[in-house]
Amino acid sequence: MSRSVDEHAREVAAMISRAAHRRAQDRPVEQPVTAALSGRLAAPAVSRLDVPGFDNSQMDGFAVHAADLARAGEAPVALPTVAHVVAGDAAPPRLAPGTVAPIMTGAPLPPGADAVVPVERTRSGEFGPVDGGALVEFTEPVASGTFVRGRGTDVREGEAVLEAGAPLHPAAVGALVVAGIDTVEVAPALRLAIVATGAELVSGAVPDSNSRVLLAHAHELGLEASAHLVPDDPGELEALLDRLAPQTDLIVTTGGVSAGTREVVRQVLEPRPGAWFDHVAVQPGGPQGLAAWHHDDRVVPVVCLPGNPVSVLVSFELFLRPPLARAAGRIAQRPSGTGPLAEPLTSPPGRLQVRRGRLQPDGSVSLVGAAGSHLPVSYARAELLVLVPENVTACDAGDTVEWWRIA
Ligand SMILES: Nc1nc2c(c(=O)[nH]1)N[C@H]1C(S)=C(S)[C@@H](COP(=O)(O)OP(=O)(O)OC[C@H]3O[C@@H](n4cnc5c(N)ncnc54)[C@H](O)[C@@H]3O)O[C@H]1N2
Ligand code: MOO
Repeated sequence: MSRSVDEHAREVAAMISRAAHRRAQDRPVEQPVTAALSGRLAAPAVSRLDVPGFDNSQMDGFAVHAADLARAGEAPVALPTVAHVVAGDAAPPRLAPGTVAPIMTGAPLPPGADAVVPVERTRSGEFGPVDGGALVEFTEPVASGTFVRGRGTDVREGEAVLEAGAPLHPAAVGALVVAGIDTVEVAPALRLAIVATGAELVSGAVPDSNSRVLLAHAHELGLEASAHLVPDDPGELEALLDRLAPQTDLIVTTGGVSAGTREVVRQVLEPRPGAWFDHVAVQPGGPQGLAAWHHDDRVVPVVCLPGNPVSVLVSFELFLRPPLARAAGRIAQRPSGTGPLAEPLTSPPGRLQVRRGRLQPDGSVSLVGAAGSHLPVSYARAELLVLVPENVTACDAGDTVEWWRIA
């Protein structure tokens, strides 16, 4: 009995979540904010500043005492200007009642002023001379606080900008910089070890592309990763797993899990307690395995992917990418959608079929390459994974399919 895609995804996610939780107990890494572009905060990041740091104008216009314009709706009120204030100016002098200051967006609000009137809402719609001594006519009252960005309205000095566990995405980096924070404590990233297996890879008869694919995915998620290669020799694989275990949180193998005479991953791991090797109801990526490698006091989860290059790519998207992205503080879900197929297809019964496709300008989904799991070039030319549910064995052109955007 094969296992469903959802059940396998849940099992893998649970293993990775446990590994991430355990890794998070390790000592945090202090990093300059500008280098902390992935992962999660290990401790709250406390603001060193009020943000904004001072009351300032939201508009190009005139800083006013709102009370001076209380009757401007009845008849225009003309008020004299003082010298203008621009962004970057030091704190301006107090604004005397009955005067207004030309002020630019982001400039500090003169003490005493409590509102800003945008230049286009004055009678002339223009600034006129900006060094003071001009008269500006106002035709509407303004409420106190209008277009004023108050000091500390985003965050206060001493308040947490982001809590422990917050993902370090681009907006987080911006928030930390604006709050005057130079370095942050980052939860240590998961350390992956990728193990490719197969005599044909060691001899060079077949290039080991799977390791490169998995390394690139890991690096894109900001995870630490190393790649290793072993022949179909159980002793060599066991020795490698022993060497990796002390400094690894998750091992991902490729190859050696199907029904042949040299399935080194299965041979070594299937007899271990708690190991699971079977088929998942998906094509490609059917043969899968899960195990744990015990070494001294460490137990390292092992996710075993099949060897075919497209099976590795699809398995990564279905089972590994979502929980790894979550652990790394990245968006776990690929953008997805539905569209009509541009051409018919057939699909094996009882299995989710994952095809490669492209989105056409009219929103329809065309297929790229055939269904085979030995076509990594077709995969790289595609921008979508096209998901055909397990209860569907044939689709016509025009039938609606779900897609995930992968590029
Ligand atoms: N009798 C059966 N045979 C097969 C079954 C089955 O159920 N019964 N399943 C097929 C499916 S589906 C898949 S997928 C593969 C999985 O096989 P393995 O995981 O044992 O992978 P290998 O035999 O080691 O390699 C398969 C294929 O992929 C190439 N390969 C392997 N590693 C890499 C790498 N790192 N980089 C690039 N290419 C790699 C390898 O040379 C083989 O061509 O089993 C089917 N057979
Ligand atoms: O499932 Mo295999 O992964 O079809 O090629």
